Amino acid sequence: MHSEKSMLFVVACALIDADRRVLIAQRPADKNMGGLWEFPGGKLEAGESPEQALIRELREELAIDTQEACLAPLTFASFSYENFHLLMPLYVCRKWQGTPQALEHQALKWVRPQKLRDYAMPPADEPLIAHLCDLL
Ligand SMILES: Nc1nc2c([nH]c(=O)n2[C@@H]2O[C@H](COP(=O)(O)OP(=O)(O)OP(=O)(O)O)[C@@H](O)[C@H]2O)c(=O)[nH]1
Repeated sequence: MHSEKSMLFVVACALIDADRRVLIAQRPADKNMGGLWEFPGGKLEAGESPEQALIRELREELAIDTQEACLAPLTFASFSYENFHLLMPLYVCRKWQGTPQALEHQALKWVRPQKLRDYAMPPADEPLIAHLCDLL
């Protein structure tokens, strides 16, 4: 059946540290899906490639710098929310400069992939966890 839902394209990143832990970030309480834990990232701005958008988002949200060569595509989420359909590639990144800080989130947490299910995440993210467990 034809759907009138708009497609929302969001890029996200699993930062991986030397202990094979993944960084998740808690959404602000006053936002849509507030309090849930997500992978850093966001929407593309006009003219940006997905990788450029992710590098910008990581700088804005976490105050870290990385390069395109350090972003490896892992999988993607495709999920129908009530008002839009989310298409969200998930990259992994193991190399960056700086220490992640929660500039736009309530909190940050380094978590072993097998423990990600202990954290409430947006429903679109749930299928991504198995891919991270396989990788790590
Ligand atoms: N960054 C990120 N967004 C996600 C994830 N999972 C998921 O469903 N989303 C959804 O994708 C959209 C991301 O948009 P965003 O981060 O640029 O914007 P936002 O909702 O925080 O608010 P904004 O529009 O004020 O910037 C939100 O609807 C968010 O709920 C995830 O793991 N990471």
